[in-house]
Amino acid sequence: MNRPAGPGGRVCGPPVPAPAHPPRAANVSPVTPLLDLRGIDKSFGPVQVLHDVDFTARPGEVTALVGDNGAGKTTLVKCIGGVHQPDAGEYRFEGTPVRLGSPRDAAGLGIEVVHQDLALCENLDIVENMFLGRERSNGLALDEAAMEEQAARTLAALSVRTMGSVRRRVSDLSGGQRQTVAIARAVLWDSRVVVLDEPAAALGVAQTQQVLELVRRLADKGLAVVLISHNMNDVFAVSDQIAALYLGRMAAQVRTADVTHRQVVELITSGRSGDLGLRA
Ligand SMILES: Nc1ncnc2c1ncn2[C@@H]1O[C@H](COP(=O)(O)OP(=O)(O)OP(=O)(O)O)[C@@H](O)[C@H]1O
Repeated sequence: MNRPAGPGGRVCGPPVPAPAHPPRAANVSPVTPLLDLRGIDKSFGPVQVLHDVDFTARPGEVTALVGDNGAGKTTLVKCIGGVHQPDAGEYRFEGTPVRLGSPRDAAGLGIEVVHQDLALCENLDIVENMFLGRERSNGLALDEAAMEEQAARTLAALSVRTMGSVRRRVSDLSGGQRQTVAIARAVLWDSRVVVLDEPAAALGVAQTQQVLELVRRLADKGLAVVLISHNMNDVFAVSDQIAALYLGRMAAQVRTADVTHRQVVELITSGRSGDLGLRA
């Protein structure tokens, strides 16, 4: 199969142009949501999947997005990431209404989504994967030294010390290390919002712990992190807020410290929690 290659002739999926980031707002209140979605509807043909959904994500916080299978988490994330366009509602980024026509538009704002399949290329090394489709060139040739240095710096900034050489092939990495490479790739581009779809789904106990620590560090660095998870222990371990979808409606978005496991399970399974007095 012939696939388009990056400037260096690397072959693995289509190249993605480097996003042009807009100037950052200088004095935004730390409590102002970076992402603020209001009244989002999304249908596929006659089937309405999202109904009047409100969702916010703030810088410096992990917002867990929870819900049963089919609740609409992926659909909402695809709206956040510019894959789907909402049929109705408002999407504000840093307080400004935006309309994202594609994932490229989202990347241009600094919104990166790490999908469950990670989209890594087994045959390439860590540096090649982190820069895939956005390679840095030095005239006609790839600037390998600069990419290697930036990849190593990004991993070091995330306090990742268990990776070994950045020239290891992805096929030689563990599941947790692969997840780490995918996350590091997402934050390499000055990202403001990182959405992680079940980053610990296939990991053992120790690797889950490492990935959750990494998720926390991303938020502590000031990113708005959105974490999709079915695992309540992970959600309570790492999140500041929990947004619970039930049958395509936002049952509640609450501060993690204000709810119990049982209340969140109730929100997920029935769309309401008697104790919270909330109803989807
Ligand atoms: N492109 C599409 N066309 C038609 N229906 C769709 C499409 N994408 C999603 N759906 C439907 O929307 C509903 C929500 O799906 P979605 O994948 O967003 O849920 P989810 O909460 O991510 O579920 P899971 O936890 O199982 O991944 C499902 O009933 C699904 O079948």
